[in-house]
Amino acid sequence: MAVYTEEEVAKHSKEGDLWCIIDGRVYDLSKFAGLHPGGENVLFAESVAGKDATNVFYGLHRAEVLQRPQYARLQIGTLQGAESVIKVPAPGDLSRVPYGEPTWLSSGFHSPYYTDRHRKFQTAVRTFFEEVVKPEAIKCEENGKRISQEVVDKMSEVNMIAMRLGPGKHLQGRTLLNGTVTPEEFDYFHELIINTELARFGGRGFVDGILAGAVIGLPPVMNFGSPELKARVIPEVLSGKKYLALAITEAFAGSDVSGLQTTAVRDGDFWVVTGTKKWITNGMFADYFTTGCKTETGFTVLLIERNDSLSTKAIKTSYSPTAGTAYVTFDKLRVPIGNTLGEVGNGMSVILSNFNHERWMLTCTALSAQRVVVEECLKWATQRMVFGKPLTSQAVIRGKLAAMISRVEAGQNWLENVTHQMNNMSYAEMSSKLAGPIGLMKSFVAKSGTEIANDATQIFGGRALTVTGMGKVVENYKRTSAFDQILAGSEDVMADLGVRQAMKKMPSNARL
Ligand code: HEM
Repeated sequence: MAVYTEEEVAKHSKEGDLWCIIDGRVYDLSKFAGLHPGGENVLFAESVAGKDATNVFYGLHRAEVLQRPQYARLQIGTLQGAESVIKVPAPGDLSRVPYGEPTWLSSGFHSPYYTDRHRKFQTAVRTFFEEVVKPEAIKCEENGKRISQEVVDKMSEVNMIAMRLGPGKHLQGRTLLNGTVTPEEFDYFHELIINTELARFGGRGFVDGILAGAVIGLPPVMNFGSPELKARVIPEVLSGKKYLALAITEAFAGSDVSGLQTTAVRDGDFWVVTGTKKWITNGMFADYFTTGCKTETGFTVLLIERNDSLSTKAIKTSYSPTAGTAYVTFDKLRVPIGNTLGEVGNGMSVILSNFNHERWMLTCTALSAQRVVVEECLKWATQRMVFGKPLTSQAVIRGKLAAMISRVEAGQNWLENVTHQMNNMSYAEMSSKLAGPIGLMKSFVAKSGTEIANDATQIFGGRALTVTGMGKVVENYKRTSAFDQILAGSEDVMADLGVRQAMKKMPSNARL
């Protein structure tokens, strides 16, 4: 690339011949000026045309703008004697912003939970997500389309879909992320790492669009399906050839599962299912639905395959349609008896056994998104100048940052402690001991999310109200943080569950 002096650049400062300098690089904006989303005339300002526009540029654009190929090619050279100082992280890089990473990934800090193998795995997962999934996440979040088969195939090639289901038998014999971790050593911290990395792209709809339905809907098949059903369905879903959704909630009943109205009536070797389901994540593109039904002797869970008697209609939610949220209708749909999951009438225990893992997963992704918001705020408050000083010079802004950081760090430490328990408890112990703590933790992290969203919105001001531009991550988070409050059990119900579980365990002879 050519090297120019400041004097040479200064000669190009008029319509049809317009250059400027941004971060030691020289850009020719002559043809682009008329197409500039911020208007043409701002580029002819005396402080911009033919000058070093670095500060004004970064005050108005995210660094990623200059990485987009259509804008990167406007660069014609570099400035003599100048070096590019603004660093955009390469795929796999760790953030250098304080609190941009949990302590275990921060230089000079220690953790009792993670080994160097976890660190190696984290680097591989981040690189994979940033190279393969992030471009898709940005596209899908914007255009609302479902995740492409091409990206799903790439995820299944490295067994990412299988790893999202956590440690267990389903990993046996698989090569995980090119051998970065063995099936035997894969633990809940590996899964936590995956959940953390996939929630870093600033789009809540895509976090669910990246096959969350299978993560919450396949375990009942794995744990309660017949051997034939498992042999057929599990490989199809883990290889990304078929999609699966969990279909429990209805317009009639949400967290109060006992109020469900979808019925399954026995007819010979079939169930005949009639009813509707609402808010079904990935339902728009699911081939299978793990469905809660009312049967004669109680609640029963069936694996229902999409056919002509099943229809799905998109529900417009406040996050991106890439999540595939659906209203599902079963119209006298015939389901083979062999698709029953667990015992007839014992569906409640099938569903309950799933909840801890789902709530834990949601806590992981919620916290990760919150950490990204904290990083956005730290960067913005440092670079944004108001009345000649950075935003961080205001005590009220520092107070907000302190509160945000504290909430994320508190949540992270709690999550890591619970994850450590999961690694060291049997399934039965997890069920009896962790439902309460996980409920309380999810409730706390969701509530923190609302507070973080509010503080971040104040810090970003008007920028937090636009879907594109500087505040787009904060805007998305503010608009969608309620999903973390509601999905997998609403905030207040979770808090109450935690306390009720504690009360059950209160010793009868405890006195002040
Ligand atoms: C290589 C040079 C530039 C490129 C590729 C570029 C590109 C863009 C893009 C894509 C946007 C839409 C918002 C976004 O996606 O962030 C935008 C908005 C804008 N740009 Fe530029 N721009 C350049 C230089 C400049 C410069 C030097 C100025 C200096 C005044 C400027 C002022 C603005 C303004 C005022 C907006 C509207 C911001 C808003 O709505 O908040 N741009 N630009």
